[in-house]
Amino acid sequence: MTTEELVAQIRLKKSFLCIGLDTDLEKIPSHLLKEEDPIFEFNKAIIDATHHLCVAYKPNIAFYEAYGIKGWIALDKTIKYLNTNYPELFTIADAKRGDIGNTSTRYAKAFFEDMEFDSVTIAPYMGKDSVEPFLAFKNKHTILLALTSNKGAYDFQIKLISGKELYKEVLETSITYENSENLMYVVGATKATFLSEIRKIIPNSFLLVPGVGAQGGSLEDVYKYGANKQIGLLVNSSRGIIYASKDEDFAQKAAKSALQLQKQMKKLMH
Ligand SMILES: O=c1ccn([C@@H]2O[C@H](COP(=O)(O)O)[C@@H](O)[C@H]2O)c(=O)[nH]1
Repeated sequence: MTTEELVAQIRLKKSFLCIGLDTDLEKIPSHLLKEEDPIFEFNKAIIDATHHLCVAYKPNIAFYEAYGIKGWIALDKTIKYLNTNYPELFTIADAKRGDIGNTSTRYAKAFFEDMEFDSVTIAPYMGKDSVEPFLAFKNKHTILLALTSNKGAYDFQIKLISGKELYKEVLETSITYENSENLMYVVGATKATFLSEIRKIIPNSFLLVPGVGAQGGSLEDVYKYGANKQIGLLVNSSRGIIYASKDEDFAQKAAKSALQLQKQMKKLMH
């Protein structure tokens, strides 16, 4: 998907919501456990109930890897279901990969070619040759971890390296990479006040912003400090939406929770 198509969806739906498919067998409604593939059935019901309210879905790969081959099959069915039935939606493999170039190319092929995700999250720590193999894919997006939502972000990302915060170094260096127009960045909603500084370095890039809902980040602050002319934001909520209910009405309750966020987004976009 191109960035222009993503922006068009945001304007059309008046939403910059990304729904996180962090599907956990211990949290999904018990009546689904009798299904042959409970993870996929859960995802399918959530997607069918919420697709009109969001512009992106983000399965976190850890939740699928945790179930071995069954998890990978459920993930594969989920991405195929999305690409077949809702091709207008942006898809994010939240995998946080990155390795020596040779290996990064294999990761890129897995997520972009085999599974046909639109984007994948990447850790920047191994540098240029670990990131550029992902950037080589046309109309695919590499979402680099810049300033994450967790407390541990303060261990390294905010630390001064030769007088500059490490996350700023990540941003400034990454924009010099080949095909850097294919970069997006992760910035946690819990770090919303940093967004004005971040926008000085990457005014036009899209940001994936997790951390509203369960982690307590403020949607209003994210928009105030982070929105640009194209909106430029994908705000993610996972647990706050998909686990709104454990009962038979889980999908409707998820839609209700997604609608609340979409309404707030619509208001902010005006
Ligand atoms: O900085 C980061 C990067 C990724 N995540 C992921 O986003 C979701 C958040 O889930 P919630 O339930 O809405 O808290 C999850 O998959 C994280 O691994 C993040 O939270 N922060």
